[in-house]
Amino acid sequence: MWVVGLTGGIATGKSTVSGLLRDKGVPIVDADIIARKVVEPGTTGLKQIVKYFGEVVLFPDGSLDRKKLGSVIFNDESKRKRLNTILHPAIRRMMVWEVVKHWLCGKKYCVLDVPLLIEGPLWKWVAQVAVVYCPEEIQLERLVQRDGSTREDASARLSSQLSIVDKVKYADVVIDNSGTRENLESQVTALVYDLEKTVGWTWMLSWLIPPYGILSAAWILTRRAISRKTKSN
Ligand SMILES: CC(C)(COP(=O)(O)OP(=O)(O)OC[C@H]1O[C@@H](n2cnc3c(N)ncnc32)[C@H](O)[C@@H]1O)[C@@H](O)C(=O)NCCC(=O)NCCS
Ligand SMILES: Nc1ncnc2c1ncn2[C@@H]1O[C@H](COP(=O)(O)OP(=O)(O)OP(=O)(O)O)[C@@H](O)[C@H]1O
Repeated sequence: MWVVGLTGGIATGKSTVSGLLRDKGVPIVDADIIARKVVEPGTTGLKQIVKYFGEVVLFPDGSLDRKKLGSVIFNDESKRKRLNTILHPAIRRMMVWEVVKHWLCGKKYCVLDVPLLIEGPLWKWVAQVAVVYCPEEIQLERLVQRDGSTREDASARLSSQLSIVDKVKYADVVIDNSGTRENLESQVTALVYDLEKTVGWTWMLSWLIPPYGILSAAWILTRRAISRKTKSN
């Protein structure tokens, strides 16, 4: 199973790219969707959030007031880290399970759409890292326009993540979303074409020469280990 990690900064266009990929039939595992599932009413995730943040982050019907929790964590680093500690292990477990399900369904590859791919450990385990980029000024503009938030709130969200310039340093593939949607779509089409080609060859070789499967897995892990070492220096 060839797993591509798709990431970017807030509002650089990850969801737009994963939507285009989904339209082209690419299997997607979306961390933002999973992050909503693990805080549905009755889940351990929601109980732990209430225990730490209090009932003020709940609506009267007992569901999570996301706006309220967001305004707390995007303005307080220690609280954000605490929320991450509560939710990320459950999100990762569910993501791995989704990948396994795609594999069991016979899919040769899938794309993990994970906003915090580089900030967490997952980027070390994917075969390829694709980063959706646009300059910070456009990022802010799109965020304010999409969420109707103030520039101040938008900046607070932006600074809660590694900067987009730093994320690009980890990329095997950069998708530049500074231009039009048409331009973005043609980059996504090229990405799918390359992906099909790479995966096709890997898949065929692993059947023709069984040790090839093991060798290519070893190659991915070694490459990741080398780039991990280079980037931490
Ligand atoms: C704080 C919450 C309730 C705010 O919800 P809201 O509906 O306003 O935003 P949404 O979930 O759509 O996230 C929008 C974007 O914010 C960014 N973001 C979300 N959580 C975080 C975080 N903990 N740290 C940094 N950036 C984050 C991501 O880029 C994400 O794509 C929510 O984001 C959340 O539960 N976050 C913790 C889980 C998490 O880390 N999710 C990111 C995917 S792993
Ligand atoms: N090329 C483009 N031109 C103009 N607007 C765009 C372009 N690409 C995306 N957008 C818009 O920018 C906003 C942010 O895009 P999107 O929601 O895909 O970002 P995201 O990276 O998934 O954000 P988040 O991290 O908050 O989930 C959306 O309103 C989207 O419609």
